[in-house]
Amino acid sequence: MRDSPIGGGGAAPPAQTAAVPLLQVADVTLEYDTPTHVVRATHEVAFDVYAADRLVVLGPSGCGKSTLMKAIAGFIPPTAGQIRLDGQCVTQPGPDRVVVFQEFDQLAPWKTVLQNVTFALLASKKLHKAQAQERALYYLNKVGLSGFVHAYPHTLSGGMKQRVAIARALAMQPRILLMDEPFAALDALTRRKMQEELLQLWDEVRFTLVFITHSIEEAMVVGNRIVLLSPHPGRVRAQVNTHAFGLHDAGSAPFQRTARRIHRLLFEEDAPDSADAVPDEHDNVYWLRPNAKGYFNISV
Ligand SMILES: Nc1ncnc2c1ncn2[C@@H]1O[C@H](COP(=O)(O)OP(=O)(O)OP(=O)(O)O)[C@@H](O)[C@H]1O
Repeated sequence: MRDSPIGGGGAAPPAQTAAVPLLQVADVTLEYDTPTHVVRATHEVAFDVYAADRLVVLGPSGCGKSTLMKAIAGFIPPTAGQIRLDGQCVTQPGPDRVVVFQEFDQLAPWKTVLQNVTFALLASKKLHKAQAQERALYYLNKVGLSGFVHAYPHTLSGGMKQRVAIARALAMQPRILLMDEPFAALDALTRRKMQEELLQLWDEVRFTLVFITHSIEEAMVVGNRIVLLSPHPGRVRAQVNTHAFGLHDAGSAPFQRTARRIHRLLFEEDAPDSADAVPDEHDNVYWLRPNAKGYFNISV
C-alpha cells in the first residue's frame, strides 16, 4: 500500500502488467445443499486478480455474486475448482481478506468509531493499543472521519457508517479488500460520492479490490476490469477492460455505448455478433473472439 506510515511499501505495479495473479479463481463451482435439492450458484467461474486491481464482478440478481464473495473470503468451500491467494488454496477466512458488506449494521453499536476500527486490530494481536490507535486514526482520516472518532454508530449517516467499515477493513491491511454491494443501500448522491471517495482512496493507498455490484454504471466507474456473470447459475460471459473510464465519463458516448454492450452481454442469450469481435474505431472498444474457456475478453 502506498504512502501508509504503517507498513505497506512503494506503489504497486500497474494492474495489467503484474505477472503473477494475487488471487486466482480457477473454475469454481459453488453449490448449496438444501434439504430437498442442490442449488448451483456458480458454474466453473474463472478469473485472476492482480495486485492493485479493481476487479468488479457484475451480474444480475441471483447469479451467485455474494456466494462467490463468501467463497473468496473462505466461508464456503468450492464444490469444484480452487480459489488461490498467493498460490495457496483458500480453505478458511483470514485477515488477509476483509469484507465490507452492504448492511449499515456491520459496526458494533456499543463501540465508538475509533473502537470499532481498533477492535479487529487488537483482536488479531499484531499491534499494541497505541499502534492500533495510530493506524485506526490514519485510516479514519483517509475516509474523512477524523472529527467523528468518538461518535457512536447510531449518530452517523449511512454513508459515514460505510466509511467506518471501509477504514476498519483497510486498517487490517488485507491482501484483498472484498466489497459486496457496499453502496447499494445509499441514496444516489451519496452512492456517487462514495464511489468518488473509494477511487481517491485507491489512488492514495493502492489496495487490491474485488467489488460486487449489479449496477453496470457503478461497475464501469469503480472497476479497471469487469467480470460479467450470466444469470443463475453464474458463468463468466465476458471480461471487460474498463480502466479507460473514470467518474466523469459516465455521460460520454463511448461510456454509454460500452454500457449498452455490457447490458446485451449480460441479458441476451446470444454471444456478441461478429461486429462485436473487431476493434471499434469510434470508442476503441475491442471485442475479442471467444477464448479456450468459451468467453470473451474485451478491452476498452
Ligand atoms: N443459504 C442458501 N441456501 C440455498 N440457496 C442459496 C443460499 N444462498 C443463496 N442461495 C441461492 O444461490 C443463488 C445465488 O445467490 P447469491 O446471493 O450468491 O446471488 P447474488 O448474485 O449475490 O444475488 P443478489 O444480487 O440478489 O444479491 C441464488 O439462486 C440463491 O437463491
